[in-house]
Amino acid sequence: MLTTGLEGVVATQSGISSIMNGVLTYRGININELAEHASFEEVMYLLWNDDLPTAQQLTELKKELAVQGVLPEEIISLLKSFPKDAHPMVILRTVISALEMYDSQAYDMSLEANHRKALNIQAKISTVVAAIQRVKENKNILSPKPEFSFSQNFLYMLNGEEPEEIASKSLDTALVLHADHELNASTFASRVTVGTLANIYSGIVSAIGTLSGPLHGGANESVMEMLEEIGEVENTEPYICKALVDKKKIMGFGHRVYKSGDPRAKYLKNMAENLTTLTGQSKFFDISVKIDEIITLEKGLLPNVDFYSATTYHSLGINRNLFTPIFAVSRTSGWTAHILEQYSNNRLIRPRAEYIGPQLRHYVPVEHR
Ligand SMILES: CC(=O)SCCNC(=O)CCNC(=O)[C@H](O)C(C)(C)COP(=O)(O)OP(=O)(O)OC[C@H]1O[C@@H](n2cnc3c(N)ncnc32)[C@H](O)[C@@H]1OP(=O)(O)O
Ligand SMILES: O=C([O-])CC(=O)C(=O)O
Repeated sequence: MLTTGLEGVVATQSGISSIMNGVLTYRGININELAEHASFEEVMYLLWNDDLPTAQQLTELKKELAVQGVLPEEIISLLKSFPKDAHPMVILRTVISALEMYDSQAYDMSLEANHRKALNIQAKISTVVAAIQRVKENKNILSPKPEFSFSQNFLYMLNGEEPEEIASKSLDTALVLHADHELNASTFASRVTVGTLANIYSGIVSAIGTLSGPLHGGANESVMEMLEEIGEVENTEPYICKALVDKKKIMGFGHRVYKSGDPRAKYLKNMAENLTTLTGQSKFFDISVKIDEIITLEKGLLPNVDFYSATTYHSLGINRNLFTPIFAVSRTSGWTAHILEQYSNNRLIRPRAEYIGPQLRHYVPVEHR
C-alpha cells in the first residue's frame, strides 16, 4: 500500500546510524555515550571510518581540518559579492556549489579522493558559515587555528576571539548530537543525488537545500522566531492556544520516527538551561519550557532536536539565521559518510509513482484551445 511521505518505507541499508526502539546510535555507539564523552572530531572520524580514532589519528584529523579550513581567495571574493540581506542558507548552498570549481580532484571518484573531499568540505563549511556572518558585519574573514578544536575554531572565526570553555563545549555537544540521523530527508536527498554518480559537492548541495525547509533543519530558526514573537512568558499560553486553534504546527515538536521522544532533546534542554542561567537571560528558555508543557498536554507531542537547540544557540550569542547553517556544519559529517557509503555499493535510486492524472486525452492545437 502507498504511504504518503514514504512513512515507514525502508529505502536502503546503512551501517552508519540507527534508530531502533527510540534509541539512536552512531556506528553502534549510543548517542548518550557520544554526547557525554566524544568530541565532534571523534564523531566525524567514527562516521567516516566506522571506528573511533586513535590518539594519533585524532591529532592528524584536527591538523588536517585546520589546514583545509582555509578558503580560496576566489571564494572569499564570492562571499563578499552577495546581497547583504541574503539568507545564510542560500549563501551556504551557493558557496559549497562554487567550491567544486576550486577543487582539482572534484571529479576524481576514487575512494581516497572522496574521503579527502569529505574532510575538505567538512573543514571549509565551518569557515564559510562563520565568514557569512563576518561579511555581513563588514569584518575580516578568519581562518581556523591549528591549536583550537573544531568548535573552538567555529566560535573564534565567528567572533574573532578565543571562546569560553563552556561555549565551545556546548557547541561541540550540539554538533555531536546533530551529526547523523539515519535516512532523514536531507541525507536521503544526498544519497539520491550521488546515486546518479554525481559528485560529492552535488550531494551536499542537494542536502543543504533539503535541510533548509522548516519541516526539517529550518525548524530551529522558526522556533527562535516563535520565541521572539511570543516575547514574554505570560504571552505563551494565549499564543500557543491560538496557534493550535488555527491548526498551525508548532515548530520543534513532533517527529516522523520518534513517537516517545527524541533522545537528543534532553541534552539540548540541559545546555539551554545551563547557558541561560549563566547569562542571566532565561526568558526564552522559560517560554520554551512553557510551550513544551502545553504541547505535551494538548497534543501529546514532544520536542525534537530543533526545539531547545534554538535557545542553546541564542544563549551562545548566535544570530538565529545561522542556526540552520550550523546544523549543516554538523550534518556534513553524516551526509558525507552516507555519500561514501552510497558510492561503495551504488545503484541508481529511482522509485515509481502511482499515476493518478487524467488518461486518454488528445493534443489540441493552440487555435482551438
Ligand atoms: C531535524 C528535524 O528535521 S526534526 C523535525 C523538525 N521539524 C519541525 O519541528 C516542524 C514541526 N513538526 C512537524 O511538522 C512534524 O511533526 C514533522 C514534519 C517533524 C513530522 O511529520 P509527519 O511524521 O509527517 O507527521 P504529520 O505532519 O503528518 O503530523 C501528524 C499529526 O500530528 C500533527 N502534528 C505534527 N507535528 C506537529 C506540530 N509540531 N505541531 C502541531 N501539530 C503537529 C499534525 O498536524 C498531524 O495532525 P492530523 O493527523 O490531525 O492532521
Ligand atoms: O530524522 C529526521 O527525520 C529528522 C531529524 O531528526 C534529523 O535529521 O536529525
